[in-house]
Formats: sequence, structure tokens, C-alpha cells
Amino acid sequence: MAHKFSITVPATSANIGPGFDVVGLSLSLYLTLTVSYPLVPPQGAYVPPAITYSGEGADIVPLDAYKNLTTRVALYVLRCNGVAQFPSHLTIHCNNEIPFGRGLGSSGAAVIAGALLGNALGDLNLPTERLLDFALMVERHPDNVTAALVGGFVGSYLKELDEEASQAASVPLSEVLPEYPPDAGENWGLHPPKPPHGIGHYIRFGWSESIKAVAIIPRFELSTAKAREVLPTHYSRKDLIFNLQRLAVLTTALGQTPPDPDLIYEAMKDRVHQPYRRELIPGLPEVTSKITPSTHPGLLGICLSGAGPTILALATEGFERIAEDARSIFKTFGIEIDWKVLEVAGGSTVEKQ
Ligand SMILES: Nc1ncnc2c1ncn2[C@@H]1O[C@H](COP(=O)(O)OP(=O)(O)OP(=O)(O)O)[C@@H](O)[C@H]1O
Ligand SMILES: N[C@@H](CCO)C(=O)O
Repeated sequence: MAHKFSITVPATSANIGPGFDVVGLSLSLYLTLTVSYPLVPPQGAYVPPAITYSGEGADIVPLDAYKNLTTRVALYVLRCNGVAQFPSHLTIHCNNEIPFGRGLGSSGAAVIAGALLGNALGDLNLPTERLLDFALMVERHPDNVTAALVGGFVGSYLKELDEEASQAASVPLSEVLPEYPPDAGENWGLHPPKPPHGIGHYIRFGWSESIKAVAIIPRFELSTAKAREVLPTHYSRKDLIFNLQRLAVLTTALGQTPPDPDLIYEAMKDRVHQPYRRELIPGLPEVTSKITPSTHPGLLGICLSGAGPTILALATEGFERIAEDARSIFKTFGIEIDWKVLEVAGGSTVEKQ
């Protein structure tokens, strides 16, 4: 007899134009974990987790539980809650549909899967808000992880913390998720820094059912860290107001039926991150400016997905033409793409089997 359960976490697209580090949208590509361990551990020595992987990233993802992002987050959650180790004889199969480093929230999904895994293995019954605290200690911008956890079109902010809590929340990632040395004994890293309570707060906006997301996915990776390095630390008042005005309109406009393409196209423009990222994504300004609601009926708006390089086109119809025309534009820059039409997904689930 064994404990068996599965964890399913959706992909996410962050920012949606002007909502840099603020809004996220869950999408119908999934990271799924199938987990099993014996109800009564067999006698004998402790057997560490066995991880297998299929799908995106299977050839590069670490299968050592002390190196893999998902299991390291799970161990962090367990250890912060007084559980020192994974159960003996744990097996985890991960099937991943979310491409790595493309702006579709692969790392956010891995982190949320880890928080849910730790919660389930330790039988901790942590509420959503606490799971989010753990995720935010690892991925420090809330847009992807919040949307991956709760699902839908979601806005979030990080609470201003008092001095003590702010210090606790800003310990380096290397201390939250230490690189376990090869000779780490059982007592190594047993007491990681705990997250303060209530770091992230969120709200789900309305979403018009007629809107689908066309993900136009260039065949190259761009790490979020690299795409954040090119951003300035200061912005002009003009650019800030440009984004705030659009974001305020966008959060309601995408919930209206029928959606208004003229309102949405302009509301998905951005001056805070996309202009600076164009040097990393050849063809980005051309794709976002040449594909418009007047040239492509059905299109509502078009933006960089997360930190890129994926382009997200929101549309009610005409998906293939939008994607194939984006393909032609990218081709002139020597970039090949794949594309998928995605639905807005529900949040993460944990199901006993
Ligand atoms: N399922 C997974 N299991 C383990 N590690 C993963 C998994 N998914 C992603 N990662 C790690 O996260 C890295 C990608 O994270 P990164 O933040 O750069 O991109 P992203 O999350 O795909 O994009 P964005 O944050 O812009 O949406 C991968 O290279 C890998 O190290
Ligand atoms: N808001 C983040 C999302 C990437 O994970 C960024 O654009 O850098």
C-alpha cells in the first residue's frame, strides 16, 4: 500500500504588457507530478527520492532531489515546518509541457509544484497564503507564482514588511535553497530561514471567455535573470504614468464581453520592460507593431510574455493568421518559432489517487 497523489500546475504569462511584476495569466500547458511512497516505510536504510522526467527540459533537468528546483522547494517547505527529510522510497515522475526560459513561467510552475509537494508530503495543510509566502522566498516577483497557484488573470503586490520581516524575506536565495554539497549529512541545512507571514496579496480579475492566448514561442531560451539585467533602475514619470494608465484599463477591459480591440490593443502597450528587452529578442518591436486589430481581425492585443522571448497575442479568432504572420516576421530576423493556442487555465491542483 502506498500514498499516491498528483500535482498539476499551469504555465503562466506575466506582465501582459504594462503590468510588469504585477499581473499574471495562467495558461493551459501543465507541469504534472505523479508522486508515490509507501504507507509504511520498508525496514532498512533510508532510500532517497527517485525522480524521473518526461517532456520539456527532460534532457537537462537535474534528477537529484537535492539539486532539482521542485524538490529543493519541497524540502525547504518541509524543513521550515519541522520535517527533516523526504519520506523514504519516494518516487516522483514529472511530465512537463512548459518550455524552459521562454517567458511561460516554467520556473514559477516548478516552485509552486515544490511548495505543494512539501505541503502534501508533510501533511501540513498550509493555506494558499502561506504557500505563496514560501514561493515568494524563492521567486521574488509575485506575478507568475500567484497566477500558477490560484489560476486565472491575477494581480498581486508584495506587502511592505517591517524591518525584521523585510530582513527575513530578503535573505539570499542561496540560504533559502542551499546548494546541497555532495557529502551533506542528514543534519545539513536543517533550519532554513522561514518566510515572514503574508508577503503576497492578490486578486483575480474577470476574464472574457471568448479570449484565447496565442503563444508565439521562438526556438531559443532567454533566462529571466538575463532579461532583468537589461532593465533600468529608474523610470521617468511619463513612462510610469503611461503604464499605470494602461494597466488600470486593461484589468477590467479583458473581463468585458465582447472585448473591445481598440481599447485593449492600446492598453497592452508598455514602456517599462519591453523597450529595453528588444535587444535580446530580435523582431520584437516589428511583431508587436505590425500585427494589429486592423490588419488581423480577432486580435485584441500583443505583448511580450513574461521576460520573453515568447510573444503573447490575445485574440478571439484569426489565431493561425496571427501566428503565421509573426512567424514570417521572425524569419526575417533568422528566428524560427512554434506556436500554440492556449486557454486560460484554472489554478494548481493536488489530487489523491
Ligand atoms: N519543471 C522544472 N523542474 C526543474 N527546474 C525547472 C523546471 N522548470 C524550470 N526550471 C528551472 O527554471 C529555469 C527557467 O527559469 P526562468 O525564470 O529563466 O524562465 P521561465 O520561468 O521559463 O520564464 P518567465 O519567468 O519569464 O516566465 C530553467 O532553466 C530551470 O533551471
Ligand atoms: N515580471 C517578470 C516575469 C518573468 O518571470 C519579468 O518580466 O521579469
